[in-house]
Amino acid sequence: MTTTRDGAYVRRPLIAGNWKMNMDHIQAIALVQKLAWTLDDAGHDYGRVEVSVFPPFTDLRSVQTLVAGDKLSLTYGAQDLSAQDSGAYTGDIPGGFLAKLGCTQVLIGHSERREIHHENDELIHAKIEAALRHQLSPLLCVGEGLQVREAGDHVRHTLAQVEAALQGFTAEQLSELVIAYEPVWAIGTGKTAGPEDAQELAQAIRSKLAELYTAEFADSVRVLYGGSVKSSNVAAILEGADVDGALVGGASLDAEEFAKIAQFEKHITA
Ligand SMILES: O=C(CO)COP(=O)(O)O
Repeated sequence: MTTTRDGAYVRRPLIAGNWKMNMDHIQAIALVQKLAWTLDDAGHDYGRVEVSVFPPFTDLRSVQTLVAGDKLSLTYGAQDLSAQDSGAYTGDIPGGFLAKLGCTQVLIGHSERREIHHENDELIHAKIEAALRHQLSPLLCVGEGLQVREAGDHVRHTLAQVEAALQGFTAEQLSELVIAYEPVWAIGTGKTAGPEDAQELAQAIRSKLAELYTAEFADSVRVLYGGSVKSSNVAAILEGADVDGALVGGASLDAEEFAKIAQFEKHITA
C-alpha cells in the first residue's frame, strides 16, 4: 500500500471475502453479524479500510436485509453475473437483479469460473460490460496457473488477461474497477506467492493500466492479491506499494479471522 506523508492511504485498501460455494442464507446472517460485531469491537474504521463480502446468490437478500436493517458499513457483491440482462438463460443471474439487492460490486473472471465453467476473455469482457450497465463495480480476477508460472510466463499471461478484459472500455467507464491478482497455484493450497511476487504483479498490472490509459488512471485503480491470505501473512503481503488489499477465500468464512485480516494495520504496528 502507498500512504501520503500524513499517513492516509493513496488508495483506500479493500479487504474482500469470497465465500465461494459456502454458507447458506441462515449461516450468512450469522457470519455477517459476527463479522460486523467483531469489527465494531475492534473500532474498525471503514472509511479508512473497506471491507466487503461476496456470498452465494441465494444469500444476497438476507445480507441486504441485515446490512440495511442494522445500518452496517460492510459492502457486498455477487461472485458472478450474466453477460445478458434478461431472457432464456436458465440458471443465470443478471446485473440488474444484483443492483436491486444492493450489491455494489461483482467478481468477474475468477479462476474457478475460467477453469470449471470455461469462461474465456470474450465472456469476461461481456460480463464487465454488463456490470457497468448496472453501476456495479467490476472486481476483475486475473492470474496464472502453475505451468505458466514454472515456465516463467506469468507476467505476460496475467497482463494479457487484463488487456483482453478491458479492451475498448474508457477510463471513465472503469472508474470503480478493482483488479485482483490471484495466482491459481496459491488458491486454497496454503501456498502464497511471496510478498515480492504479489508486488511484482500488482506493479506490472498498474504499468499496463498506465500504458492502456493514463498514469493518473493507473494510480487510482485498486489492485488486490488473493491466494491463501490469512491474518498471519496479510501484513507482509500488503507491504507492497502497489498491493491495495486482499481477496480472501477460506479465511473469510471465519468471522474472527477475517476481521483480523481487515484489521491488518494492528499487525503492522504490533
Ligand atoms: O480464490 C480466492 C479468493 O477469490 C483465494 O482463496 P483462498 O484464500 O482460500 O486461497
